[in-house]
Amino acid sequence: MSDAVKIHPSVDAGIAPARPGFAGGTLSCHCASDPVTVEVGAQVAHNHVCGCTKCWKPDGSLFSQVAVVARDKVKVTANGGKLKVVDAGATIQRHACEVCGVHLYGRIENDQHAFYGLDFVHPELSDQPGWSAPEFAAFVSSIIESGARPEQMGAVRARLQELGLPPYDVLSPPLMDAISTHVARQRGVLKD
Ligand SMILES: N[C@@H](CCC(=O)N[C@@H](CSCO)C(=O)NCC(=O)O)C(=O)O
Ligand SMILES: [Zn+2]
Ligand SMILES: [Zn+2]
Repeated sequence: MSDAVKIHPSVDAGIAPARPGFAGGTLSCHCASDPVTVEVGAQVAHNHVCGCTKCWKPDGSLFSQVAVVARDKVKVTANGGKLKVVDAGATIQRHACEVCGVHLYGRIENDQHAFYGLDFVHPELSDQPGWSAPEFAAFVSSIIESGARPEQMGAVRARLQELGLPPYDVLSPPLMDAISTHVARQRGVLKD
């Protein structure tokens, strides 16, 4: 077996490409009975692996894999009674199955936020192939907050580079620019 640093099961053995025309699928939690299911009615965008402590990670994984989709394309289709918001005070309200702990979707309720209108979802919860591929790694330094050793970080960043996932300690430059553009418009600094 390769001794490469394990990042996330959906990237460790090579990243599957998106399928042209792919228009969504069904996410299911990990419960063996009465799983919560969520229908995502569109392709996702900005797929990335995230090292933060707040995003749901599969057991033993250093990173989560998370992407965004318009909130009106996200519908709970079964067993929604098992969903609970993990932290109602967080910017992203993550709706998790209270039995297995999997996060089905994360929603931004603050309509002033740059990403309002987008939900965060984990494409790995679907068995349909064709989702947009992960493009970068976010909140890489944050894995230390979940127990990764600081001296491991060089190897982690090198592996991410090797996989074609440029590592950032917050979000990618285009997403950071989008956030600051939104703030500058709200403040009247940018007028167009
Ligand atoms: N070091 C912290 C970072 C947590 C954090 O800010 N996470 C980001 C990214 S989540 C998806 O990319 C975020 O936007 N959080 C808003 C929220 O969670 O509500 C840690 O690791 O906990
Ligand atoms: Zn569950
Ligand atoms: Zn995260």
